[in-house]
Amino acid sequence: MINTIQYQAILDALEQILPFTAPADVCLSRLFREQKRLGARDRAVVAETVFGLLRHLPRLEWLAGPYAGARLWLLAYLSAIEKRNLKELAGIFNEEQLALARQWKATDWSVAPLHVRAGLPDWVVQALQGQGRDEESILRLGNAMLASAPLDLRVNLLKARRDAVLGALNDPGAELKAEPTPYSPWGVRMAGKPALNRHPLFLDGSIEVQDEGSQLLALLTGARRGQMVADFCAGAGGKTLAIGAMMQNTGRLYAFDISEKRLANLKPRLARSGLSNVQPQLLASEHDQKVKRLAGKMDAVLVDAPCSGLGTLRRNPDLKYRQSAQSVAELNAKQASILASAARLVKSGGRLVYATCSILQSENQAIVEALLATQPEFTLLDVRTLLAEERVALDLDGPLLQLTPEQHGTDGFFAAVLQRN
Ligand SMILES: C[S@@+](CC[C@H](N)C(=O)[O-])C[C@H]1O[C@@H](n2cnc3c(N)ncnc32)[C@H](O)[C@@H]1O
Repeated sequence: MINTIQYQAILDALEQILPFTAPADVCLSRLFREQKRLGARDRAVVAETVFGLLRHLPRLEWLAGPYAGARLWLLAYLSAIEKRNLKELAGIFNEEQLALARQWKATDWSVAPLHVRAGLPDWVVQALQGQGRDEESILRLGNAMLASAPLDLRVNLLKARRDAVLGALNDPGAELKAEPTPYSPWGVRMAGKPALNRHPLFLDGSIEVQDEGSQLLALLTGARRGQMVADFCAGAGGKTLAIGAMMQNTGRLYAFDISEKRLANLKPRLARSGLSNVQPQLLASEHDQKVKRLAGKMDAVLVDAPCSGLGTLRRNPDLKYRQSAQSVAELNAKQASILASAARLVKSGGRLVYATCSILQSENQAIVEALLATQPEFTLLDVRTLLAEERVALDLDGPLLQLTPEQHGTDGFFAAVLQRN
């Protein structure tokens, strides 16, 4: 049951989010800071409803019209998707609106176009069809992307063992439930979404929040003690921290990025992690002199490229509207340029890992194929062999890592591993 305070806050939030000029989670945090009268329960209802609506927006647009606006889309969401009792809605919607809700409740989705049934933008469905996905597989992927993502943690092996962390988290007094993730040797999956940012294991750096798929991308660098490694698009360092722990805090790990703000966010995480082998370095661009000076010196380079993020729709459903075919084309040019530049860092025999959280081949295979075509000194390694070496049992169809929520329970990720001969 949504009360009038929550209802008004939902509409306020949608008003800020629906122009899609800023990420939905940023808009929502700002609203919660401004509207102090909202308690924890109100905030939970508002966030759940707003994110639910954003997940299903392609369906709501089809039902209520592309310009229906926040109020009618909310009504369509509550009636057609959530199947709320109309009596419950009577307090907040008028008679005319309730008549629409009655119709929408009985929607026959089978007559809707594929992209509506899949809950995806039409241009994404067209791209997926272009890369050989049939209707059934698009529906499976789209529907898996409509769920909310689980909360995964990575255990920092410098500070704790996974079984000890599981034991502490599952302590009956703690009211938490945790289990090992199926693939990552460091992963823990929580039941529900408990806030862990004040948990002693978080504060002492034993755990970090990180999707299991992200952990596997770091694992593919094969980083070892004493090596020279670069995380080329380190951002706030999710994968940097995992790689640093793989190197057991020895050797040297460069964390490059062009965003000062993101690198600043890496600092407190580094402090908690206990790592002292990481060197954050701000780049002006992928062609920065700092990169040139390190040419041919790295045992491994990870390029976790800026991408559409379409693999993370469970967490960021607004990306369906914040990305477009044109923005992806612009990203493709950037991705190719970053990969070509980062490739120069790799020494003979060293590894180059190209990764994204996208499900589009234009951001994934196409970028890797272009590099292989222009730089024949690189060859593609088989990810299945590399994962087996790390004792990760994961069924894959080919030499590339492609993770999807419907198959693996992770976000959508891609990785290819190349070696300089
Ligand atoms: C997918 S995010 C990285 C996420 C990060 N690796 C993690 O695990 O938390 C991509 C990053 O690439 C950075 N980036 C964008 N253009 C870049 C460039 N030309 N050179 C290096 N980094 C770049 C962005 O600032 C962003 O932090």
